[in-house]
Amino acid sequence: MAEIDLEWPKKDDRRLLHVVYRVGDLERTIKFYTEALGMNLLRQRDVPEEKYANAFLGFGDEQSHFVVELTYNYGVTSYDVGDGFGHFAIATQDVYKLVEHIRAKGGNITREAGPVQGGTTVIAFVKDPDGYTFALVQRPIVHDPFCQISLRVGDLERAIKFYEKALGLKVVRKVDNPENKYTIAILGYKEEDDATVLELTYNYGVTEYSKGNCLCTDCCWY
Ligand SMILES: C[C@@H](O)C(=O)SC[C@H](NC(=O)CC[C@H](N)C(=O)O)C(=O)NCC(=O)O
Ligand SMILES: [Zn+2]
Repeated sequence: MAEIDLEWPKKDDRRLLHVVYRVGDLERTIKFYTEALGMNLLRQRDVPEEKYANAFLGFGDEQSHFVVELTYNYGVTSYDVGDGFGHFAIATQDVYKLVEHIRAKGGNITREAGPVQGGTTVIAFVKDPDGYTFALVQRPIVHDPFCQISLRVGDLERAIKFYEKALGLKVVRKVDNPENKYTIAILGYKEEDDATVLELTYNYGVTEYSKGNCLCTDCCWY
C-alpha cells in the first residue's frame, strides 16, 4: 500500500475560496451587493437546462479575493436562512459612514453602528434582501474586505476538530465571553488580517441549530 504523505497538507498553500448560497431574486441581490455593499459583479451565468442561474461577486478578482456564489433556482423566491448561519463580515474603515450609505440605498440596518457588546470594535449589522446578515466591522485597510464567515455550532471543540483535521484550518483566536454566554473560535489558513476566516460561535447550552438554506463554504487551494 502506498505510503501516505502526512507532511503534504502542512505544506499545501490553501485559502477559503467562496461561499455558495441560494437567493430568491438574483438581480435584486446583485443590485444590493454592488450598490450598497460595494462588491463587484465578477461573473454571471444562466443554466436553463437545469433551471438555475448563478452569479459571483466579491471585492476583487477571484484569484486573490474571497467571493460569494449566489444561486437562483427558477421559480424559488425565498429560503429559510436558518439560525445556524450567523453572519458574513465586511471590514471597513468607517462603519458609521457605510451604515448611512447602505441606509440611503434602502438597506435594512438591524443593529446600529457602535462598539461591540463587551468590547471596543465598532460594528453594525445589515440584512440583505433574503435575510442573510452582514456584520460591518471597523478595521484598518485590509487586503480583502470580505473578512469573515460566521456560523453557530452546537459543540465548539467538535467543530474545531473537524475544521482542523478535515480542512487543515488553524485556530487563530479563541475568545470566551461569559457575560454574554458565548465562546467564539476564529479559524483560518492565515492570520485574520491576511485572509478571510471562519468564525464559529458557541452559545452556552445550545447544542443544535436549524440548517436552513444549508450554507456551504468551499475551501480550495491553489
Ligand atoms: C464583530 C463580528 O464579527 C461579530 O462576531 S459580532 C460579536 C457578537 N457575537 C455574539 O454575540 C455571538 C453570540 C450571539 N448570541 C449569536 O449567536 O450571534 C455580537 O453579535 N454582538 C452583538 C452586539 O450588539 O455587539
Ligand atoms: Zn463575527
